[in-house]
Amino acid sequence: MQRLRWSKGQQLGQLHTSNNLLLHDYNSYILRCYSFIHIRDFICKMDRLIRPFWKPDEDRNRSAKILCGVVAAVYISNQVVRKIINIVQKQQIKKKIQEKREERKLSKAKLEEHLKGKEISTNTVERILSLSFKELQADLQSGKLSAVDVLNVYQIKALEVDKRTNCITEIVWEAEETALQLDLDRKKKGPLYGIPVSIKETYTMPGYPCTGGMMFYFDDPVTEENVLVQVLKKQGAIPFVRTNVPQTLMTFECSNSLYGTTGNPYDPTRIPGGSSGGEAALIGGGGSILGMGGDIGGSLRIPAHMAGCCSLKPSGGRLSRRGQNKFNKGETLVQSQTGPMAAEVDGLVNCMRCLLVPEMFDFDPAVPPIPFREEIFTGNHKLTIGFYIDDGNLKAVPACQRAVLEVKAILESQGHTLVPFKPVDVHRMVALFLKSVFADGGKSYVNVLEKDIVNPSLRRIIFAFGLPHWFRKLFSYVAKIITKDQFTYLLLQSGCGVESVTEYWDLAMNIESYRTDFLKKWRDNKLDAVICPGFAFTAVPSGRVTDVSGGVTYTNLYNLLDYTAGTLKVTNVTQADLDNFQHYPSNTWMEKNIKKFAEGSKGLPVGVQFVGLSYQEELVLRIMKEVETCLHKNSSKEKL
Ligand SMILES: CCCCCCCCCCCCCCCCCC(=O)NCCO
Repeated sequence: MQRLRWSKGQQLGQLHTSNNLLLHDYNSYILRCYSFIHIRDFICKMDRLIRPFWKPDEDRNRSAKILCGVVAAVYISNQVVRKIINIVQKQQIKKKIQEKREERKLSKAKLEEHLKGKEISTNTVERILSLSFKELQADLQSGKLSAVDVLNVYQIKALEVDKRTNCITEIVWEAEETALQLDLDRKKKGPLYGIPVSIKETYTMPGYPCTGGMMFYFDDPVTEENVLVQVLKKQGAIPFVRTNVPQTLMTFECSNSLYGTTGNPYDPTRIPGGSSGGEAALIGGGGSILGMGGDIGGSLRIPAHMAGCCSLKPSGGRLSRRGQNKFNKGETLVQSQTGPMAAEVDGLVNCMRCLLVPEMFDFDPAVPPIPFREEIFTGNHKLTIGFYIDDGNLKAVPACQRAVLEVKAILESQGHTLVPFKPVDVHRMVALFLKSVFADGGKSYVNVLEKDIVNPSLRRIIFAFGLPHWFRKLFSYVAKIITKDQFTYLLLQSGCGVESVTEYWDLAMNIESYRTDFLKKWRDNKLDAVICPGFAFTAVPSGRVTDVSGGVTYTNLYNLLDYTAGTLKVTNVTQADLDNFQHYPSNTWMEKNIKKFAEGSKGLPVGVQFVGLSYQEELVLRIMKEVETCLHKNSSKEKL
């Protein structure tokens, strides 16, 4: 590439060896900084083009002015044209979104009409909905209930919950046909025979869009059915609705331009958590008994905590990720895991039991072929369990602290030993986490969102992620001074990702070393498991997630470590919890926001996280089940 020199008497674009290196470097730096290399070439060409029209004695300044004018005009018109194209594209997207919204509305109305025509009595609806997972399973197996009856009842309830929360993205129309077929073929009853199951929008199912809340993926053909959906179907389950997610999946809001905003079933003005927020809203609201989600930073656990259900994030790819992994492309350092969400722990247990079977290991040979280990789940030896209520980044709010302490008391009453535990430096952890999941500096997300209507809750962060790295890094110091939040600083710093393969390898080594340090601490304390807050706070008002994003350290930790982690709803926010906010710190911007958003949060669900080492899914489920039994959740099923 020819170098440019702006000195008088020399032709633009002419290759020469210059001793005016400073000016030369400055020029080339400026040009490179603003991606003007192509414009530079353009100037050279223009210079050659208009040169013949100059009079020899004419002032060179004039030609420079003309050139600058031309360049500016070209640059501005280029920007204007781009803007116009962008506006036109966005208008088209808006139109498409409107059409899709109408289609979805009609589809839901059609199902409602169909169900009305069936004249199912309120009694039947209430009776079926009041059954626990085990009771429902038993009644289906014994033939007391038919798959179609159960499906229709859950469809009725799901539509009702959807009206309040907008949690359903698509109705799975073939569900009724599947149920009828299953009822006809009674001899071949799988263990999940007739259990309706809701599916997160990110799971591929041919015939249904799979977008991750991003219009960019809307027209992607879906040809292969997600492995877990295939196995669930083989076991007799009936996928009946698909549920909403946040745009990009990398936040715990549950809102996107295509499907709109999902509300919390306990208070629709608040978030249900994310990214499996549609699932949680539906299950927490009683419209589904079992669902499937995914989690790279807390997406199964945050919504279970915020919308009042339970979930399990398995470790080590224990469940197949095929047909759910197109959005976190190539992210191998911290991997997205698939897992179940349910109204009760029995739902999680049965789902894991039915998925960890030869069919799944056949469909996806990359999955470790470890069947469900009943002996661990039913084991009754006493355990040593660590607990904490403050992870060292953000102190959990009073309700979340109380929930952990209540679970601690329950476990102690069962003969387990509870010991205080503090995670290894969570700021070190979250820096590694953010660097891994945004290894490209967030570029892939920003590029995809350029062709979309950016969700208002993400605008600020997308803007920040669109800025040059040097500016983001510089700004991180200013942000730290203003907010006093270490997380905000780390999001801007580590969110820049890595610049080279060497840096990526270093990152991998640093993650390994964090894992080693953490395991050492775990072993030193002779732990079998850990309990901790489901999240730093309860559901916040919709649209405010980036004001409190630091809460994610509570869940990110167990993704970075690749440990097993499950969340169980254990209580609801009380007035006493709100009164106790007087002792909650308000030193940083996020702490102040958390305090503000807690107003009016009385009654919201509160979950606790249960953690085990990698491949300890059965142990974690055992502890969750023990706690749930003590909470008498099964006998007094909560109604919303
Ligand atoms: C340009 C990037 C836009 C992303 C928005 C970032 C929002 C705030 C940052 C919070 C840090 C990331 C936390 C991850 C939340 C949970 C995500 C998750 O588990 N998703 C599942 C994906 O399969």
